[in-house]
Amino acid sequence: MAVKIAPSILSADFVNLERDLQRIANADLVHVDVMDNHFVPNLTLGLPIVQRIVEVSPVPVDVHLMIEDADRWAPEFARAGASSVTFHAEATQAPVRLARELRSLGARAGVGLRPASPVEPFLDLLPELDMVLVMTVEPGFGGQSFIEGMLPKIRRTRQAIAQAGTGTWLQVDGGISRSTIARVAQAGADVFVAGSAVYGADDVAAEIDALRTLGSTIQA
Ligand SMILES: O=C(CO)[C@@H](O)[C@H](O)COP(=O)(O)O
Repeated sequence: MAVKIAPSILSADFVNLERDLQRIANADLVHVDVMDNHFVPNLTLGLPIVQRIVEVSPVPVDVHLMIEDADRWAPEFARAGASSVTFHAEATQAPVRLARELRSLGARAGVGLRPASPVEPFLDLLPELDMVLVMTVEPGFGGQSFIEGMLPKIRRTRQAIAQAGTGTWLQVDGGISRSTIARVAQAGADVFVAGSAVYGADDVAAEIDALRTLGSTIQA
């Protein structure tokens, strides 16, 4: 299974965003956290900035919507050119309709789960989903420590994906670093979001390669 590293620009320098996007040109995706101060107690950026990121990013743009009313807004991010759009299970009324709409707009459709949200209601929906995001911290802020208790949820999700044969990506987000990525990969994740570990490193590109190697070694 090929692992993917998706640096989160939440830890980038927003005044030098284009420079910080170029610094992660060896990543597989760039993870863009959209927060509305309602779904989470933080406010980041919105559609116009995502549109510009799509234009200048050297890698595909993976949008993570931590916003209410995902049914209304998620398709706009697909129209803006995001390669994947993840909405939260807790913020949609109609996940299947929304996932189908995102796919029809040419984006990969992802569903995100807060740490306390069970994955089980979504396992029968895997054929409708390109990605499941298991949050490994409470969403809202970078730099938090990894919640070890999420490992069983990651394992159950990987088993269900294997059983369904859908090839759905299994993304993890929060507290991913050199010291956690190996056991998260072992549990079955294949897309790793990392903010502070990547942008806090002296050599950002080398950190991305190191994380990819650590994740891949365990999966081989
Ligand atoms: O969505 C979020 C936080 O809600 C993340 O994408 C963070 O940006 C990850 O940061 P680190 O835990 O890797 O520092």
